[in-house]
Amino acid sequence: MLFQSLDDQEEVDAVFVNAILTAIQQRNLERIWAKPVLDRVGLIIEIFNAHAHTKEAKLQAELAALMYKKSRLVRVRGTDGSQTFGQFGEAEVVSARGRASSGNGGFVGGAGETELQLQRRRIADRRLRLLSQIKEARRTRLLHRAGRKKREGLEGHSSATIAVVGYTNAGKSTLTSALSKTALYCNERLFATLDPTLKSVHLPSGKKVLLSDTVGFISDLPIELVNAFQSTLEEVVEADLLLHVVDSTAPNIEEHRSTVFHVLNQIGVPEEKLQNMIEVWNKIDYEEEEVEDSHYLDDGEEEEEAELIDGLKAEETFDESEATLVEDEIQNQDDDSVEWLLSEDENVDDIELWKVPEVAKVDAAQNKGPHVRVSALTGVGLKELLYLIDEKLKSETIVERSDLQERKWRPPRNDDENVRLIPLEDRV
Ligand SMILES: Nc1nc2c(ncn2[C@@H]2O[C@H](COP(=O)(O)OP(=O)(O)OP(=O)(O)O)[C@@H](O)[C@H]2O)c(=O)[nH]1
Ligand SMILES: [Mg+2]
Repeated sequence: MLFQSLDDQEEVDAVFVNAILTAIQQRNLERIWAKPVLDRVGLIIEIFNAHAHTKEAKLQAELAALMYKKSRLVRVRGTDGSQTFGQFGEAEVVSARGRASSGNGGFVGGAGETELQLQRRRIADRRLRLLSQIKEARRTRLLHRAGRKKREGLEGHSSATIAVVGYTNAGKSTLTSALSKTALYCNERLFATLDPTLKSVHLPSGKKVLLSDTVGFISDLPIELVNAFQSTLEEVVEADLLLHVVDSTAPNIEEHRSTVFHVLNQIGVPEEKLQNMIEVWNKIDYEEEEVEDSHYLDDGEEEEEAELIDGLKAEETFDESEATLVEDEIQNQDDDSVEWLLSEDENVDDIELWKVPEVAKVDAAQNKGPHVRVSALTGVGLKELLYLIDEKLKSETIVERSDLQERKWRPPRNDDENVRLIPLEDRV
């Protein structure tokens, strides 16, 4: 269906399908099209990998890839034999059962099964190793954080932390950067930010806060993938206040909002913190213009698929140095890293997707924004946003001081409800 609209199939290097494919679907499509097929999760993992900069993020991205590939039948081999996809090599489809039967004429057992067990063990070993490395990297980060808090304590002040969350491409980095007047890494590419980045900002009250830019969320992610980033998302759970940046130009804004709420619920953000979250509608400067590039992965129309494939190609040529880095990374992996990955079952099609929490947690409808409308690009509304942050934090100050040891967020006291927020229009 897709190829019929393309003049020359030869020019297609790989096919991206904007859905989550089962292992069998992916294999069948690759057979029919004779091209590597990448599904939504596969693509996201590729992007995660390319954009991970710190050691912790790289480890987390590798873990996510490992967990995803564990559920795949497809083994992917680079030109040099290393595990990869697309740009460095080509995908080869192997079924453990198929191999066993082609070798022995039988259905089960034999060499195929033994190799499968070996692969499973390798994956399990690698996973444990990654988990322990992630734990170590996390420990280092926590030590740094504790050191920072201690220094601040000695200096007689402690900064509240604010995590900037939102769907991918909402403008979190641009907003964080605009607020802190520091050039963070902003980019049109999806998931430009994988590492939490702390920037200090002075509020109108003079109070200093730390803004933490975080990884973008996206809908329909397998739970394992987000679990792999748990450590990064920890910044979000522990923040004193959350800013939810929403791209007000996104066609499916409600879906983006609810995805963000689901993710926040899922990673254990306390309900009170969700209720207190500031919803910032960004890109208000962007009105009449046509959306030229498709940044969104959730519209399933064919022409968008074609655009995304273009994007995939562009990604290959876009930043060769980054690609080389990733390749080096892969080549430098230990020998027992995941070179051949096979799933244990051909019928794996039960990837666990985000589930709407059964308990009535705070959802997108309960916390209906926008609380403030801004343009991170032109600076409109930023002043109002800073005032709003100041107000929100003021109502929590007493709680925060009395609870320094535990460093857990507590709901504002009843008295605080009487603290009236100054209407935005009166503030300027
Ligand atoms: N018109 C307009 N574009 C904006 C605004 N804020 C951000 N953008 C653009 O939106 C794109 C994404 O911005 P980022 O700040 O990288 O988005 P992000 O939410 O950090 O994305 P990830 O880190 O990838 O999840 C970039 O092309 C920005 O220039 C805005 O206020 N107006
Ligand atoms: Mg970003």
